[in-house]
Amino acid sequence: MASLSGLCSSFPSLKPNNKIGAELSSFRKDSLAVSSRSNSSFKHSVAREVSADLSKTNDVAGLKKAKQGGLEKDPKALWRRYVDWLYQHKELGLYLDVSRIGFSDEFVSEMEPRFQAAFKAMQELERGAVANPDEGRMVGHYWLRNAKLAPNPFLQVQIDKTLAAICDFADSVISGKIKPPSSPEGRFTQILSVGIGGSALGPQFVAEALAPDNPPLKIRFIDNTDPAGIDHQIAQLGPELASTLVIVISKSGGTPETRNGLLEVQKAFREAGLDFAKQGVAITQENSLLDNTARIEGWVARFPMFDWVGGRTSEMSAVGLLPAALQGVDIREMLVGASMMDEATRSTVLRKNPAALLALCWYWATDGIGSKDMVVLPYKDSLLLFSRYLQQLVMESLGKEFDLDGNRVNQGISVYGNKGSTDQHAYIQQLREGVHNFFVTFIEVLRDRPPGHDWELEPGVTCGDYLFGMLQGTRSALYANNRESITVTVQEVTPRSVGALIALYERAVGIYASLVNINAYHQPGVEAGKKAAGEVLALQKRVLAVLNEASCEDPAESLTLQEIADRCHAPDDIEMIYKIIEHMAANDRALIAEGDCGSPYSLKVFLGECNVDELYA
Ligand SMILES: O=P(O)(O)OC[C@H]1O[C@H](O)[C@H](O)[C@@H](O)[C@@H]1O
Repeated sequence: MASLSGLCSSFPSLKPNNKIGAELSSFRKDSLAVSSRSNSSFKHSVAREVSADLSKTNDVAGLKKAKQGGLEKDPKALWRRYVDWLYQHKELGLYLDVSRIGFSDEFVSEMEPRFQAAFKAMQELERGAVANPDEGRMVGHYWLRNAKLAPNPFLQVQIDKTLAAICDFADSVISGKIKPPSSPEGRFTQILSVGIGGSALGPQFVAEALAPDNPPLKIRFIDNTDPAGIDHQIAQLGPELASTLVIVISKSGGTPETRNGLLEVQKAFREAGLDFAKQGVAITQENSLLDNTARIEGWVARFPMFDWVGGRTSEMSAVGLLPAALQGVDIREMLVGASMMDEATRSTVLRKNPAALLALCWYWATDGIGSKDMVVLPYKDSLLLFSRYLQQLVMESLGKEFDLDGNRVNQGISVYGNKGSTDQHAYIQQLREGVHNFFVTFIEVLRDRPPGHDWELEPGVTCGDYLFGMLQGTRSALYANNRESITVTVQEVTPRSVGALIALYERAVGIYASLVNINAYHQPGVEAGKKAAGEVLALQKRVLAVLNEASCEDPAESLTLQEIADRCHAPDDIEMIYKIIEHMAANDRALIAEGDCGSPYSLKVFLGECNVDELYA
């Protein structure tokens, strides 16, 4: 293996690694500028400042002009750029390399006023401003990792008490002090989490990243209203259903998919002769439908969610902390990592603020209008779900139709990715040579295996060396073809580094949202989908009523689709009515006529008689 000095000689100005350390550390003193916390006004007025500024700097053409210069390719200049812009949080061991994003110095200085406005808005947010104006809510996920920041003693107490309750409950379950009424193991061995969106993605990411090989309780998820998926999870539990703690998570307490999952699981408990209440835990807003159900039915425990914590930023609330603690994850370390990163991302000096640096790169790479996708590539199996987690955090925060001033902007940044080097064998071909509609974020984990477990599969080379080489090789190959990338480096995957990563991206999304003047903390578009789903179900009920009536009148009579649509008073919904009947027929949903009139009316037969081709023959 080439000696380190040999490696260093390729960079003429560097000596062996103590020099590298000195070189790198000399430029990045970690003295954080204590930002003067001016009593700036509401976020809205700050937003107006920003939006007033938009005309000057939201000039995509200007960005494009700056990009015409192409990317720096001289190795010495690139190394200098790497050193100049490398962000290091030495205590966390987290580094951020933005050198392979081609922003110009002019762009950085042009954006400075908007960053200062964003920092101001963020300070207001942390002080308890209504930073989610569309829902009239504060935004307080940062307070979860440092309760003293919360704007009043009541909230501070709530945060501290909830954390203590989570730790106590998890300890009691793991120790067997709290146990199921009738289980062969005499203790809880499984967690079945029922929740969706932010009530699932964070817990799923953290379970994949941090759960030990043999956790005290093994977690599985029902995060959809797919009957087969629910059946699969319950079947896999088998008799261990008796040793399963069911955690039902829903901030609103009314999400249909979660409610359906709960009802299906409660049915399974009944069929197994088990008392669900003795194994049920609810995590939801106080007095929500779910909270009241859990209270009235006497479930084992209930933990609060706060209206000032959004689903996609709830991993540091009971939503993420309870499942993690039950798996033996050190949740206080997660909170420490997040808190340390929060402190770093309060800096008002762009180069000292890793979240601001990310936002700068996102704006440059996507022209501030989401013109390119964010491909997230952790080169570590345990971080596989990080991109799915970021899909919600980034896209549900930034994917907005209107900005804070009511302009239609259709903002957003699309996120996808799985893990490296696996994805190199799937779609990196297109990234390297195909349509240039993305930038990559590599997540690098320096520690390959726990100490003492390394093994050379060939002289001087380990599996981890290959993984390292694949990451670096892909980064270089993409950059050689003018594909930009960011690299976030952590020493290893630990509760602290995972907490820091979550906090880094939560803040980056918030800062970026200020740069593009949108509310990152509501999700109006989701309501539209929920409403439309409700309308389909309402139409289905009308179709059933019409078919039941028909089968009562004359079981032999078959109605045409148009006749059904007309009887449903929904002549324009003929296609949806066809699809409703198609779905019901595929599930052998025979119609049982109301009361005792008529015989069961088989939709299969009905569907056979309304073949689309015949309808329009
Ligand atoms: O936690 P719940 O209230 O059940 O909401 C679950 C999810 O529902 C919607 O999709 C929201 O857009 C998400 O932000 C939320 O995480």
